[in-house]
Amino acid sequence: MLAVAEAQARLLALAEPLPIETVLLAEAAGRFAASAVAARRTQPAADLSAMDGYAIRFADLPGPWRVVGESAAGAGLDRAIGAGEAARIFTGAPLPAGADTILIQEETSRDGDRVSLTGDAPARQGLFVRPKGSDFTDDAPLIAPGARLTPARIALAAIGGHGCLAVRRRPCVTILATGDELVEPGAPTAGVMLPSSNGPMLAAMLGDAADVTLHAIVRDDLDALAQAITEAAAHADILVTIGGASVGDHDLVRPALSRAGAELDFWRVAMRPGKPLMAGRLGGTTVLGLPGNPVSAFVTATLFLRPLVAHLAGAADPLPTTHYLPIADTLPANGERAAYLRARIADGALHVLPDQDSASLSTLAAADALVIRPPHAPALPAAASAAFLPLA
Ligand SMILES: Nc1nc2c(c(=O)[nH]1)N[C@H]1C(S)=C(S)[C@@H](COP(=O)(O)OP(=O)(O)OC[C@H]3O[C@@H](n4cnc5c(N)ncnc54)[C@H](O)[C@@H]3O)O[C@H]1N2
Ligand code: MOO
Repeated sequence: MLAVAEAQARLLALAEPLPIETVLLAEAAGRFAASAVAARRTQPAADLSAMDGYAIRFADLPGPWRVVGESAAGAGLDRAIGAGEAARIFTGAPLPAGADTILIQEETSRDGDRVSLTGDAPARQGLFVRPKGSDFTDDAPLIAPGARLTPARIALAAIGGHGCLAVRRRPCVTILATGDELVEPGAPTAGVMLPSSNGPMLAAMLGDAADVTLHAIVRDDLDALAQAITEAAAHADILVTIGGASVGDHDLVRPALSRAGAELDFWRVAMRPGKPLMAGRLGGTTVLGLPGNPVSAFVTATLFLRPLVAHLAGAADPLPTTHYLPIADTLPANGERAAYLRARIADGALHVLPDQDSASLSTLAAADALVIRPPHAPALPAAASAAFLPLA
């Protein structure tokens, strides 16, 4: 059995990031910068006031001053401030030449063209002035290649003078659930039939990171499965199968992949849940076979599917980030497989939930975190720091 990190590395090595396209900023959310983004302007473009008030020379304190004009955002004042002079100024407006400090209007009183200090004087020269280029200067690096385009980075690109950005094409992912016991979500469940909960769960986990197609459920029939895999792979960058990954007589995904001509790279990873995970290539498509147990599918999608999608989309760091918090109660020593335990975060600690059955969706839905227990980890005493993945 492969270690989790080794299996992740092998999976990501199966496929290259997708071709580059240019998208409007409004469509860039959640994607990754395909190249470095540099500033096309200086921000602020001039010394600006950070407050509504009066622009003065610090040397003229404590005033009073004669107001000689006004500077508003987007306009400015076409003359310099001399000794004893002030300009009425508003937030975001350019500082007139000669002025160096802002008096906020709450600390002043105005009488005609005369303004005097009635409250606290500015404590230093330059107070409430945003100097030119204090955010960034022209040509400064703003976004590193492979960085996720978060709302803040999209704003940074916009203020840096960009209307669109180079990103990788969004991966097309087809999700194909297999099993004679499955019906589509919402359909009647006669006898021992059950709804395919994994399809909508995985689609939700990918969100807008991928163009997701949910394939119709495929029966446990080798020919039907091989044919469905062949057809689905022709239209997908990533084909995800669910179920049929283990060793039972009805676990047909491996033989069906082989019949379809896929090359399997690995099968079985030293993790719990999620052991029967498999990955390979079929033509230009990366195939990821997830185990059918709902929690196994969730955990393997967290550790493998989402990183694979991010890798194809050009992420520099596609793997999930590990966080740390104290554990509320002692955890026993772990076995040979890395364990991912559903836990709640309360009072700044991780509370591992009692039912860790890999079919228990109610425990999964109650969890905020997956506590990571490395292979052969010794017992962890209460209050010790534990690694976890937060669940969104
Ligand atoms: N003798 C062994 N039996 C099993 C082993 C093993 O090593 N030896 N591994 C176990 C592990 S670990 C897992 S995980 C499961 C994986 O099984 P499969 O991937 O073959 O999945 P199925 O057998 O098709 O289904 C398992 C379980 O999940 C339910 N399921 C399947 N698809 C869905 C879906 N789309 N939505 C909701 N639920 C689904 C299915 O009904 C089964 O209950 O194998 C163990 N067995
Ligand atoms: O490892 Mo399976 O994934 O027991 O649930």
